[in-house]
Amino acid sequence: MTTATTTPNSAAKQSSGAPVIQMIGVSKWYTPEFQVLDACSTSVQKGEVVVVCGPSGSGKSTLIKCVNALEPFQQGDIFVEGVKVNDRTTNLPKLRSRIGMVFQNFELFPHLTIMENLTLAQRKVLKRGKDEADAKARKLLQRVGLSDQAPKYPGQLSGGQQQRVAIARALAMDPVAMLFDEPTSALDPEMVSEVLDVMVELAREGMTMMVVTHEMGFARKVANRVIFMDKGAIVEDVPTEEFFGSPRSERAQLFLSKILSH
Ligand SMILES: Nc1ncnc2c1ncn2[C@@H]1O[C@H](COP(=O)(O)OP(=O)(O)OP(=O)(O)O)[C@@H](O)[C@H]1O
Repeated sequence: MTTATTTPNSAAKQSSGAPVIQMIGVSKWYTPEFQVLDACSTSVQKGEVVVVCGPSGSGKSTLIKCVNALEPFQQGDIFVEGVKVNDRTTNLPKLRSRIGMVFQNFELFPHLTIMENLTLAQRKVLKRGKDEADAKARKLLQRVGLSDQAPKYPGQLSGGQQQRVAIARALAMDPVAMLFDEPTSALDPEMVSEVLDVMVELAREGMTMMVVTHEMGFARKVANRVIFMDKGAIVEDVPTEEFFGSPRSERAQLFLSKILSH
């Protein structure tokens, strides 16, 4: 792993044109009485890293799961590279292969080896041949520092190693963007940095990322923007410097002081 410098990636600043991800007025109800997302709008440009934070239950996970249609929503629109997510004709497997997703609990297939975890979707969805899929998997395992783990099963790896495999598995699909849903919150403290290092490197290389996290050090280091959610709404969507400089909402200020005092 290369050591990260301390300036946010500049790829986004150079980008122009259509956003990779665009959300327009997205509202979602889990039940008629419970609205979880309230008219959320934002967009993520190519190469941008956007951190999504906010109190527990504010809708962060739900918001990013809507992007790759893991959660349906009732109002508004989401476009990924101009393709409407919430359209009945959208090819969902294809869409999901374009957007890598990394979950809190890794979600690796426990009965498959690490190598098989990395090659299954490449072969089934992208129709890559065995040699090509294996070569891609090996290259990515090397990149996340796990070359020697290929024949093992997920249960034989530490949490930090499993999460790095999960990131490699998502990258194997050559995604246009990566979504991370609290990728370090299930890890023992000593394993957090090995996963964050991989994410920092990815950000530096210009990957478009939406990251739900409470890791404010990560946000400061690589995020171009911070979104703060509260009660299902996006109440802050500002450049990182501005967020840490003077959060405008009282709740964001309270959240920050709580998180940073831990
Ligand atoms: N499938 C579901 N059915 C009903 N309610 C749900 C469902 N999933 C989540 N919720 C509720 O929706 C709200 C938002 O959940 P979500 O997981 O999106 O929040 P979050 O901001 O990511 O929270 P956390 O930081 O605790 O993970 C919470 O009140 C949660 O209990």
